[in-house]
Amino acid sequence: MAKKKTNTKTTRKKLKFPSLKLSSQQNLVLGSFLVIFGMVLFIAFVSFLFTGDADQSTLSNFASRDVKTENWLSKSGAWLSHFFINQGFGISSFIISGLLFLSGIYVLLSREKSKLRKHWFWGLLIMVWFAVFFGFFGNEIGILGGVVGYEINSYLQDFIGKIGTSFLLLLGLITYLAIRFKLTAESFIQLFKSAQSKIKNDFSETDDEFVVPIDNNLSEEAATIKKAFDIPLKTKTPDPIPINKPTPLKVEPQPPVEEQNELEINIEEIEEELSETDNLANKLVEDFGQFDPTLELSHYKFPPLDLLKKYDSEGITINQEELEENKNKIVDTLKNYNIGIASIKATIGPTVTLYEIVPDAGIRISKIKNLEDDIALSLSALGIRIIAPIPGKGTIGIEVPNKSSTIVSMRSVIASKKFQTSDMQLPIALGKTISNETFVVDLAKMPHLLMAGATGQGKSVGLNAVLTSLLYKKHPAEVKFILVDPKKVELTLFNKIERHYLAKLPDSEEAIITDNTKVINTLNSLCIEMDNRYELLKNALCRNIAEYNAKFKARKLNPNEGHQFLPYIVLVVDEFADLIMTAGKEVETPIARLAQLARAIGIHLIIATQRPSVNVITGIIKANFPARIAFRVTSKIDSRTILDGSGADQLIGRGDMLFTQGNDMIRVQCAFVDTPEVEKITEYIGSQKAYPDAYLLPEYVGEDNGTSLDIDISDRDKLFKEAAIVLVTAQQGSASLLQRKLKLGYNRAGRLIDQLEAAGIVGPFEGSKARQVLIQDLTSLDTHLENENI
Ligand SMILES: Nc1ncnc2c1ncn2[C@@H]1O[C@H](COP(=O)(O)OP(=O)(O)OP(=O)(O)O)[C@@H](O)[C@H]1O
Repeated sequence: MAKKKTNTKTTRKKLKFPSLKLSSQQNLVLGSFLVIFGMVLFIAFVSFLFTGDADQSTLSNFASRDVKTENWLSKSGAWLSHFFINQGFGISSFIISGLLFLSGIYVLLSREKSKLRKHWFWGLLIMVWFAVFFGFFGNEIGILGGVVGYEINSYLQDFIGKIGTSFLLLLGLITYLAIRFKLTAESFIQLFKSAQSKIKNDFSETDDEFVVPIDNNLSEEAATIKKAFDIPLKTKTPDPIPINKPTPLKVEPQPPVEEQNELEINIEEIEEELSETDNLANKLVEDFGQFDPTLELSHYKFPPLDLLKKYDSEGITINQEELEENKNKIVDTLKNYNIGIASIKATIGPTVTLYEIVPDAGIRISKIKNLEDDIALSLSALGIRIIAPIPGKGTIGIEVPNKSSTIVSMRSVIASKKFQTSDMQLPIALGKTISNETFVVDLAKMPHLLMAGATGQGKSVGLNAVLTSLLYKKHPAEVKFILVDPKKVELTLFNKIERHYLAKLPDSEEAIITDNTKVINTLNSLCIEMDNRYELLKNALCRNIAEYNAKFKARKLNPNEGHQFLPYIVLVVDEFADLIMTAGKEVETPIARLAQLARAIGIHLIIATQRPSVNVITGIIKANFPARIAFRVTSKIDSRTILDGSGADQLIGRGDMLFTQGNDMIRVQCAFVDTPEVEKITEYIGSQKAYPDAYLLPEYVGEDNGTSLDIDISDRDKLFKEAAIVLVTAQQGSASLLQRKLKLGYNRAGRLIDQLEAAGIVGPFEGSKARQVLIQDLTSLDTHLENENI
């Protein structure tokens, strides 16, 4: 529902004409129809001008075949013309025929429709204006203005009179010219001036033809003679030519300098050259629309907000007494150490209040920083943190926990505008900051997240908040989770959404991995998926998954070449320390590889651990996890291991956390999501139509349980017999059939086919064709295998 709301908002914003996607054939038919209809109307209208009066009496008898009309298009022409011209807009109805003709041309040539919309808009406005304009002069209904022109005019004249109507028409004309041709008052003046000077020039040119050039030095007699000749010729200008004055110099009017600057540049639009594939892709998009990855589950409904709980203790309440008391204590404590305060300001957050102080000039910051414990003592509160100075603010911050903290509900952060309208790729609503703002981050940008904190401080709730955020924002086609949960209880709720949102190894039963040995296979399989994705990106000439998916949606990538829409994969590992203890290097290597390389291809890791000791979070892991969340830890050393700085030891627990993405540390109260809430969400999603299976990762066969290509019977894959049955039943020797039926990866299916060939069950490789199956039915297969002593 949450998603829906945003959708309606965006559609409301971009209200557009419905864009029908027509095939080329449909375009041809529709375009021709419009062109022909436009021409028919034009001919009917022209004919109406001559035959309209004569046909007037025949209109009432449209159905009768005996009645003859003179219109060139017979009765239909007479009727259409009467409808548009007499009953409609008068002679400006010609515009309609023009617009229809133009629309036909646009459809035929598949030209951009936005220009056509503009033509229709202006065309219809002009038509109405002309109808009113012509109606203004005719005092009865005539073909000039039609009924519309007449009626609008009489309405206007009743209210604003003839003069008012004429001004209104003038205003309409000016508005049109101003908007359509971008005319300004200056351009009007310019127009007027150039017209004036043109007239002047014309006159002076005419004068030149007839007037004898007069020189200043002419004698008086000559001037008198000139005058005598001149008078009868000078009919145009009333003033006699001033004889003594010099002949006016003809100067071409120069446009003023500033007007030159206003000259508009017409930038010619250059059409991009399209390659062959672009043309094909455009055609495919035109015919079928963009590829929609959500189509298979098009009826999927996002979980509604109502599934999340509202809490009574939500919303900040300001306790004036507490604020005053804390302020006095801070001021007094600092005074005891001779530190004066210029100003103090409080920002109340959900669990802590930030007091920002500006110390008097000349006070050393380190002095205040050293007083951390003294201030904590005087305030008698745990979890006081001093930030000296607050980056970018020039103040010193003292964070003091509130006596009664408020719960930040998941509902409030999910419902926030910031989360709902975010256009991040993987938005996560983590909670609220100290200034009570919803804190939303993009997992895709992090690109991996390390979460640590002592037991019972809110890690599991934090993980659930991350997963819930993604469930509220991303369609099952867009994101897949791999969940590793050695504790076996924390993430089991997500089992219900296995076929919607989870990814797993082809031959594993459970999607949520609780067995540490299986984690190794999954991580290695994820590395193969990563390599495969890089290969796809390389072939598609894309730098990251977003570009790749955009290209795929635009149908520029051919699915027959292995391209497919790639969902984001989020790997969540709870209790990472436990994993490192049991599997050690075998886990660390693929994790480090993924952390280093997987960012561009949409695989993101979230690892959570209780014990952030250096042998768990090794240097190589830390280096690749710049985004970290620290819940409360017990020692400064632990805080340093997670955050490369202290602070996490001063948190108050229960979801109080510090978030860093490499630079600043932000204190956030984590959103609280309870197990029953998660259960409701997963149930809601799980009850809807799902994909046939979880998202299958590539097959990975570990070194010890791997099968070789050796034809030795004892070394055959344990699915050998099942594979043989599948192929013999289907009578088709294809590896992809095995992949589908037995849920195998490509490599294992390929190996099985080789073994089946060696056992004489399928024939040799035949290029693009499926291999021949050499055994006819299941009975023969049994005998064949018995003969082989299996
Ligand atoms: N954001 C929060 N707001 C309010 N209370 C919280 C929040 N997060 C955790 N808590 C409280 O802390 C308790 C323990 O949290 P959680 O189970 O997440 O701890 P944990 O760190 O996962 O512990 P463990 O490592 O033992 O699994 C919760 O039951 C809850 O009462």
